[in-house]
Amino acid sequence: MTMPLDQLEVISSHALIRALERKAVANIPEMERRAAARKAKGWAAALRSAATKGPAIIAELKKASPSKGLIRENYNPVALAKSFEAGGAACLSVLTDEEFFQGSLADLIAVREAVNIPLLRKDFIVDPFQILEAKAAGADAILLIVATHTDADLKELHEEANRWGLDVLCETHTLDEIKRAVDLGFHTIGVNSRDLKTMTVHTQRLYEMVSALPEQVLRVAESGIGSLEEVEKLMKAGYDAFLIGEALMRQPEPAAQLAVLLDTEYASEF
Ligand SMILES: O=C(O)c1ccccc1NCC(=O)[C@H](O)[C@H](O)COP(=O)(O)O
Repeated sequence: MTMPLDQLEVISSHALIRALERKAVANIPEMERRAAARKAKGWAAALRSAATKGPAIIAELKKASPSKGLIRENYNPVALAKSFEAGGAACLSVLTDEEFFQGSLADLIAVREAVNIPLLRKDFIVDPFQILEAKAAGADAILLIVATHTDADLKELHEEANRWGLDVLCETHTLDEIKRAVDLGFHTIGVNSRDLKTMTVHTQRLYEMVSALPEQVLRVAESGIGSLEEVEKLMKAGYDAFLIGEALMRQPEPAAQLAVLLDTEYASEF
């Protein structure tokens, strides 16, 4: 499959169209009632706490991706979520984009009912309505990708997330984006090593960029991480947490691979 020049632009514009379609038929007062009725769990706090004991892993539920197509045929988000929780993941990331990642909001709702650990709604957030959706569906955090937004948009979406008590993982790809994220006051900043034009992962970028993240920020390394050795090297370099999808999803027993990355015993329960 040939990739368009900037895949992020394509995905984000589809995300906006779909969000506006859902918003047009949504019962907003009812969603606001549901969103207000639940208290978000501390997603960033769970990562900080896990990071004092070992690698803080955000296990990502990812059925497919634009760069790899179908990653996991036998995709049961609830069973995966339960096994990751039992296996020591600090938090989960649940893909809700339907068109490019074959995820859904229904997955997020089902996972919320099945586990207690905090959940990130992993999607391309381009409209405040998606933040309300995230809270109402059971998320504790949302992703904001700096490359997709102006500073004014980021500020507005950050405030909307705060209004609903949600944490934000602010994702960057360049030193300039890190500066913008820091200046805008984000507390949890991810560095994604996946080049959004070529979709290639450049792990070296994680090492090159970590020193630009201030001490007080929770530093998250994202994409292409698959071995305990890499996790340990990234921890030494200064990262607090690790967002890992494909390396888990490709395994017949994803929780066994999580145990490898956490350097713990694997006890199969599911
Ligand atoms: O994964 C993709 O192909 C992708 C393409 C375009 C935009 C975003 C994409 N991935 C989102 C992510 O950030 C990853 O799912 C996450 O960092 C986990 O990465 P991995 O461990 O490599 O699955």
